[in-house]
Amino acid sequence: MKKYNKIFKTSDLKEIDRYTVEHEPISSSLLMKRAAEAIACRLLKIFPNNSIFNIVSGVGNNGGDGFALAGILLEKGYEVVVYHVWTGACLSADCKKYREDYLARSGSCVDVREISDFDAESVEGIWIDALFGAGLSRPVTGWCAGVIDRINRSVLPVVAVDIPSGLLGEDNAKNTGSIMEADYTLTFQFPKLSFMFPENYRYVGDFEVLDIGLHPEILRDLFSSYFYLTPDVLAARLPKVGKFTHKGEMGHALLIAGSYGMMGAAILAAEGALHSGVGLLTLHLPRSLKKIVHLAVPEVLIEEDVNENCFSRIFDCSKYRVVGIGPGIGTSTETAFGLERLLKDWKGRMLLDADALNLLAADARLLKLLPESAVLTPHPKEFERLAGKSENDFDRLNKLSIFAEKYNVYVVLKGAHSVVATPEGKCYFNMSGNPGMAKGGAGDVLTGIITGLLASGMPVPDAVLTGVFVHGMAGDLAREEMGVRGMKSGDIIAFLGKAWRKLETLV
Ligand SMILES: NC(=O)C1=CN([C@@H]2O[C@H](COP(=O)(O)OP(=O)(O)OC[C@H]3O[C@@H](n4cnc5c(N)ncnc54)[C@H](O)[C@@H]3O)[C@@H](O)[C@H]2O)[C@@H](O)CC1
Ligand SMILES: Nc1ncnc2c1ncn2[C@@H]1O[C@H](COP(=O)(O)OP(=O)(O)O)[C@@H](O)[C@H]1O
Ligand SMILES: [K+]
Repeated sequence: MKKYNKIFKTSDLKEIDRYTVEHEPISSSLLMKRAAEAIACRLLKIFPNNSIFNIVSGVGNNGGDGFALAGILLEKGYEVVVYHVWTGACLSADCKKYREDYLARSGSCVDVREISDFDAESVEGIWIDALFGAGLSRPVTGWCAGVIDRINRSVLPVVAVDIPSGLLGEDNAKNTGSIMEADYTLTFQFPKLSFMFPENYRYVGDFEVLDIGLHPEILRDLFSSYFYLTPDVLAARLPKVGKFTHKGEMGHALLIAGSYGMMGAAILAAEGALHSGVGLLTLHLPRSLKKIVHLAVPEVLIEEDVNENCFSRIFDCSKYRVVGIGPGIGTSTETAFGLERLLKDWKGRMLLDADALNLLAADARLLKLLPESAVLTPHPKEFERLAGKSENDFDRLNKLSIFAEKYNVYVVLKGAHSVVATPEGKCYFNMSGNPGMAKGGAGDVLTGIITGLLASGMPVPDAVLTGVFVHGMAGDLAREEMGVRGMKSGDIIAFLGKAWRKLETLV
């Protein structure tokens, strides 16, 4: 079975590097060249019309990447200037080698030994930031910080090599040093954990992961509790739907959604489930509101609540493989009572979203009733209600992990890189999706998708991870056609079929 890709700590890079050089017929300097070639290739695609590259190199291997890149660009006929910032007295061996190679080819190089040597104002073209990489061990202060500050004041685009200089790879929250504000970051082999946090977007910009062929054995064997989702792995884990499959095997899901004034949530969630392989879907609806839904979604079976306007009670869940509850249910006392009864009676697969989470947060006793491996899908505000305030994004991630372990549940913290925390203490970051999905109703669709997948019998973690990824993938396809502003949450549903098709054809 294909394994999920890991996010390592930046401090692990040295070991990965060492293992690769030892077990592959490749030297560290050739590995650096490979990395620089990968950067050059992407750079020239992102900026096809740029002809001047200003590379700011440090003294470590990140600086070495800068010099190796400079050599490649020079050879291709571009105008290149390297600003060699002497952040320390000693050059790494590979930095020294590529500096010498570059100078031997008469490459233009400005040695910056103090801030007055660095004039950022008269520069044209783009900046390449190869000052500090994964070896950064403390915040950048002193005159080197001045170099970063001057580039940050420049209007030219900045592309960071591996990681924006000054940014710490994991917990950056208390970093008071200077940090490069890159427009793009081209990072090697795996995204760094700090890239996942909204508060670091101003430094990282849009990032891409470049495969530089580090040794697969060390990537497999080295421990990490952080992972990121890629379509190839998810596609390989999709269960096959056999020729003789019938709707009973694809599972019967119950969705409890909607209340007076919020029936759209029920429709969006139902559509999400219906487009994600569920065999049969029953919607449990307030009595007076069922008609609207039945007309909008004829494929669903409808079960009436005794209450006219909101969810209040379920009498029998035994025929369902999963119960999804929350979108648009409101937080009335009748609904709170209904949720409590449900949690006391139902010990099977369960997903809780939106108001179901708000009700859990309002009455901590309910948390103890959650069935094993339940799935919770809060956005950051809902998570704050459940687990308390977080000091910063890194702290929130820790809280998330602790919460998932404590209550033995899967928690999807939704956002640009939604993160799925598991009861075993692992965290998986999503890589699909876009700001066009930052619209009311997008979360309801996700609830439907994951509920549908849980009904079809997929293992809980695979159902959650696949659901999160395919939701973003459908959003990306919608954006391609309609743009970030033009798309609405219903368009995620409209493109779900195409997203599934795309994923299935990767198998
Ligand atoms: N295995 C890999 O992933 C590969 C890594 N490569 C590059 O190697 C980089 C890591 O190289 P290094 O470990 O040499 O690290 P850096 O290039 O980040 O340099 C670290 C140097 O800066 C010093 N330093 C750290 N924090 C400082 C601060 N705040 N102020 C002043 N000096 C400070 C350190 O003592 C060290 O001398 C990666 O980011 C990447 O760019 C590539 O060459 C290709 C292969
Ligand atoms: N900037 C973004 N990039 C990618 N995905 C996003 C972005 N903003 C929101 N989303 C996704 O859209 C969904 C929004 O869910 P939620 O906040 O619950 O909205 P609602 O309650 O209105 O349905 C989540 O799945 C989230 O991951
Ligand atoms: K850098």
